[in-house]
Amino acid sequence: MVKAIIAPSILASDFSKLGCECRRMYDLGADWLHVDVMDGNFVPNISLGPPIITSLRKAIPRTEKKLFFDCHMMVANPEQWVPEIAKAGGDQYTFHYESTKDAKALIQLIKEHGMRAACAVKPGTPASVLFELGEQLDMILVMTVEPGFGGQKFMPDMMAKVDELRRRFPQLDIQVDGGLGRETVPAAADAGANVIVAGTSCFTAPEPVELIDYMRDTVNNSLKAKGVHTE
Ligand SMILES: O=C(CO)[C@H](O)[C@H](O)COP(=O)(O)O
Repeated sequence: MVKAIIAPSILASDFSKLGCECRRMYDLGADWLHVDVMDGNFVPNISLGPPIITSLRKAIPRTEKKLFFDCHMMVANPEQWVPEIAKAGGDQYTFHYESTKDAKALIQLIKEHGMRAACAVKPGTPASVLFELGEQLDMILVMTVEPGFGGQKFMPDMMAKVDELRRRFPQLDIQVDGGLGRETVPAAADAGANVIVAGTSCFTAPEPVELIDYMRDTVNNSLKAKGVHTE
């Protein structure tokens, strides 16, 4: 079932209080937590990895509300980290199409480790590379900035890719990531995105609850208008 999913990117949090920041977003109504894992090779930045996910999983137990770690793997060798992310408590493993030689085998490996499998494309990669993978995937991520850093400007020309993918895969989760907030979510929702990653906008909002609710309502209204089933 396709519905709005709001996933604050913890890259925009205060890392000195990471557990509290994650719990705050979750308590304020986030559906998922988007965890940006960067290795300094695929992107020119280093962030965090499996030991921190393990600690966060312990700090925010599954019993309170189903905590979902949406792990965006901006790494040069995505095959390498599947077992460790699964062991750390990752729920979804998003690899970049550009960083693997065998996407189908990687999807299978991710699923064998009990996680949802997702594939991301950078702004310069066409949507067509995902056509033959869509049936095996749980989610597609269309990057709306160059991966590596938070706080960048949303790229509206990526919406043509979202639209094309939504038409082809009406029941698939389609995520957008980069520069999403009050001003840009309507375009993403119109194009058919249902999973919104929002880092800077959520973590700096004076009223994050209001922003999260606005983004969720905007997406669900667009999905209904498109005739895509929602709850
Ligand atoms: O994947 C990312 C960076 O590669 C981040 O998730 C993304 O940029 C979100 O940040 P913001 O909402 O601050 O733009």
